[in-house]
Amino acid sequence: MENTASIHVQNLVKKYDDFTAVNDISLTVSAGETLALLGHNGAGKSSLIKMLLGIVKPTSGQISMMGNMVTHEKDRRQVNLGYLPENISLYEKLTGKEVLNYFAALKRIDKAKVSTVLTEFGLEYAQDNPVKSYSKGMKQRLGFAQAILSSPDILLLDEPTVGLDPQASLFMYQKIAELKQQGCAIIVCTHELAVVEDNIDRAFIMADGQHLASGSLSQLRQSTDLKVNISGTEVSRIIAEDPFLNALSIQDKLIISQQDKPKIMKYLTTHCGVYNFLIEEPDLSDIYHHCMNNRQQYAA
Ligand SMILES: Nc1ncnc2c1ncn2[C@@H]1O[C@H](COP(=O)(O)OP(=O)(O)OP(=O)(O)O)[C@@H](O)[C@H]1O
Repeated sequence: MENTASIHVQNLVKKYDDFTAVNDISLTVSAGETLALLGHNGAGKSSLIKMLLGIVKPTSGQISMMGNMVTHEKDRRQVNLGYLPENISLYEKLTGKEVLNYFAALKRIDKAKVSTVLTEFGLEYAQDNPVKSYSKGMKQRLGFAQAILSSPDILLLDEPTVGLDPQASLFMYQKIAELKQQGCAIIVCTHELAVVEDNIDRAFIMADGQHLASGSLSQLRQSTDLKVNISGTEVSRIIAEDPFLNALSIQDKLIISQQDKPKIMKYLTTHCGVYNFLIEEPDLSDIYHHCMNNRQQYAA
């Protein structure tokens, strides 16, 4: 399997006895790209992440990282990979600094990096306090700091912002953007669709272990062909007057397909002289629910 993507997964299957948790999944994530892994509870996301980490052995299929197959543990050890688990359990009695020093020693990273990262993550002031005295947000920052301590080429994040306030969540995604700039390939597993939407390059939606849809937001809009709404006072007036637009409207809104959007926009501006309108595109949440509600069609 020749592929230079940072993460390349091909026809991956995981069966737990007779139950197929991950069913023929193929995906790639390039350097400097962020992919959101989305799916319902039990869709198979964690199983997929655990196979990438080498915690769970695939039933079949292939995984390559940084251009090399990672079938064996020794191959995986060559990969500079960071991981933030969903419920990170840190050593509560240790101080924040001691926790990071521990991980630095484990990964053979210079201790000087620990001070830099503590400052970068705004934890310098609490570095000598035990982790048990940290708030949820501080613990999550520390967990994230641990994951990026080695300046990883690949970063796997499982629910990085769950339970965080909007500012703390923003901070996390700012850090993700910085890592992306540095060429890190990132997979974010999340249920927080509104939060993740503006912070990813592509989404990969799965259900019952299978791939449903994937791509950038614009590609997903095209492939699902969810309707676009166009409204505005002038649009409402024109709808009432124009039999062609009337045919596309529901009350005072034009409801059109993605494919028809350029044509209709041109018609509105050049033929009707309407420039003041509001376009409502389907968001990631609309696309996700559409795929889940029609999963038979998409999994086929
Ligand atoms: N060790 C295991 N043995 C048997 N079944 C398992 C095991 N681990 C996971 N499963 C099953 O595999 C399916 C996928 O689970 P997984 O944890 O990968 O889903 P998920 O998408 O991460 O879910 P969530 O969003 O709830 O974390 C579930 O039905 C789960 O019960």
